[in-house]
Amino acid sequence: MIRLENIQVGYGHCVVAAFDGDLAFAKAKFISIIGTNGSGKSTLLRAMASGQHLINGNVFIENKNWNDYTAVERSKFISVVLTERSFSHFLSVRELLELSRAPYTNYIGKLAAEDHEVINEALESFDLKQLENRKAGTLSDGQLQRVLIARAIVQDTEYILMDEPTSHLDINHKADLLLQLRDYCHEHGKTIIYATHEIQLAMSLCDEIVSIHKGSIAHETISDFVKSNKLQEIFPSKHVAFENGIVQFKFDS
Ligand SMILES: Nc1ncnc2c1ncn2[C@@H]1O[C@H](COP(=O)(O)OP(=O)(O)OP(=O)(O)O)[C@@H](O)[C@H]1O
Repeated sequence: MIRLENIQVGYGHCVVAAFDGDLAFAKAKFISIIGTNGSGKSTLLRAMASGQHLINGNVFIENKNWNDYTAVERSKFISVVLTERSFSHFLSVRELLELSRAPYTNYIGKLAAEDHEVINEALESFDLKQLENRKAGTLSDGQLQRVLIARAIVQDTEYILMDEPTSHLDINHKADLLLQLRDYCHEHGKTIIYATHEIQLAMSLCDEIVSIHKGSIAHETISDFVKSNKLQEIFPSKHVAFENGIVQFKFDS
């Protein structure tokens, strides 16, 4: 379990978002983080991933303070899919996935048969087989997004944190991929926590939701959140209405 205790996240002394008490994320859950632009979704994800931007409070993984884990231990617990293109663009797709098996390889980094099997499965299930020899730097934004998600799955961690993982995907790939990730969580006992602006997909597919509004973080099941009718308050607009978590656009013709 990831437990955040009395956290305040932000920059310097400026708190962007906070929660008094314990925020706990159990195993086998598909969880979205929502909020308006600049509300603190990415900042919260970074605080969970590395303690970066954690102004106050503590992050515990399996009841042990995150600061007390070694780098290798950390890389077996949490993988991260961020929005930056922070990797070598000259690596092929397969090589990128191979590197993410590093926590499990021996001291010379030699991949075992099991590692190749995990990589082949990911290439297959994320529809990347035909791209495996392409240099990462030559991929479209949407193709790259699928590669980076596959890379996190190959890392095989208990928790995966993702920042807007479907922002570059077409509507088919968005729906397929989110469904695939939800099933992955439930079938493998893993937890994915992802920031998103895809409210309706989050309402339809997630087990739980973290919402950030006016600096306060809340954590609820999707059904409690939908019943509470908070969406209208979080996203006030005369052109957008929410009915049971379904987004409706209203424009005068
Ligand atoms: N490096 C930084 N230094 C100072 N303030 C920052 C920095 N990065 C982000 N911020 C500010 O922190 C706040 C939260 O930013 P964050 O990126 O976490 O929001 P977000 O909810 O992920 O937004 P979006 O939906 O637009 O991606 C914003 O007001 C932003 O301007």
